[in-house]
Amino acid sequence: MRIALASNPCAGHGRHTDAAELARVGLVRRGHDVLVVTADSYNATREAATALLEHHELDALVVVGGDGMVHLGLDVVALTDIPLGIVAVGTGNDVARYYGLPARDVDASLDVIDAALRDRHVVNADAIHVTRPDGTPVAPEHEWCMSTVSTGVEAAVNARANALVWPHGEARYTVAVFGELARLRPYGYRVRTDSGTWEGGALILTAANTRYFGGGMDLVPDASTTDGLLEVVRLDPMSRPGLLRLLSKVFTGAHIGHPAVHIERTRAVVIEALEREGLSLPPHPMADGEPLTTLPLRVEAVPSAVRVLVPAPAAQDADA
Ligand SMILES: Nc1ncnc2c1ncn2[C@@H]1O[C@H](COP(=O)(O)OP(=O)(O)OP(=O)(O)O)[C@@H](O)[C@H]1O
Repeated sequence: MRIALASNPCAGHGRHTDAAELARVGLVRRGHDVLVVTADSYNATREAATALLEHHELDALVVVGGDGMVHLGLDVVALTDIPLGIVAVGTGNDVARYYGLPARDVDASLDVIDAALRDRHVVNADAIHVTRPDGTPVAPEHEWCMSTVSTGVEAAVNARANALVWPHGEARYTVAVFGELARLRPYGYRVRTDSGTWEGGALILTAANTRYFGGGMDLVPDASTTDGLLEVVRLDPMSRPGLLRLLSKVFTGAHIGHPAVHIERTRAVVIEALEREGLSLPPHPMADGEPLTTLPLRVEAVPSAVRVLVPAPAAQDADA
């Protein structure tokens, strides 16, 4: 089969620079014809991959990197029939975690992709589409998101984690949490979902399509990419010790049921900043761990927007 291979040499803070070449060699060894996309920035990679898809008949796009590369790959193949394969060698790898895909193991990832292509193990997955509230497009490189659009302290933590040079791996999110605690304050929002409008102060406000965030936090255990819905998670303002206690439960999903945690299912949500005394303006939103654009935003679940190559059903714990 003919496969486009797009990689990010910066993923996992450059600790997997040989992953792209390993993936190319591994796909060729498995009998595939590989077209390699290499560029020195996110946008250049995205544009090169898009151009490749326009000019070649392809059986799949395989991305090598972290959740940011999945974000990029989704942007390229959204609303097409070309399936997306994931070789997860990033820092958080939350999309791979959701689909039960290997992480930081190129060969195991290629085995899954190869078998999925041959035996059609594909999830017709929902994706998140982002616009301004009136439907005006945002920057094309962030029009589609796979996992989450976050707009609260979790977005600030994500941005801080991206900027840290140490530690590597999931632990960087934990370090970033402590960095953000010192500045903790409630943010003001107006949130419009399918069931009505809410406004007030919150610490966390995320629209999720998949369940994990920040390198394994089980933020929305019931999130599904095949229900046509987003789960909007909102956390009421609370003290620093209270937040720390709650966050210690997020990795196992034990925060669900806490009275300060609100989760609402909706097809679309409009999030605006609310100016009110005692409430701060929300931080810069993040999408799949990448900086998005400023509020206000409308985010919507688009059913079956992308075909994701996944493990055989018996080996999976997601919703194939
Ligand atoms: N050539 C490139 N192609 C794609 N992205 C690039 C490139 N060079 C730098 N980047 C940047 O690398 C950053 C990290 O990307 P990626 O998400 O793949 O890895 P990660 O952050 O280590 O993993 P995770 O998102 O799972 O935590 C992104 O913000 C992206 O903009």
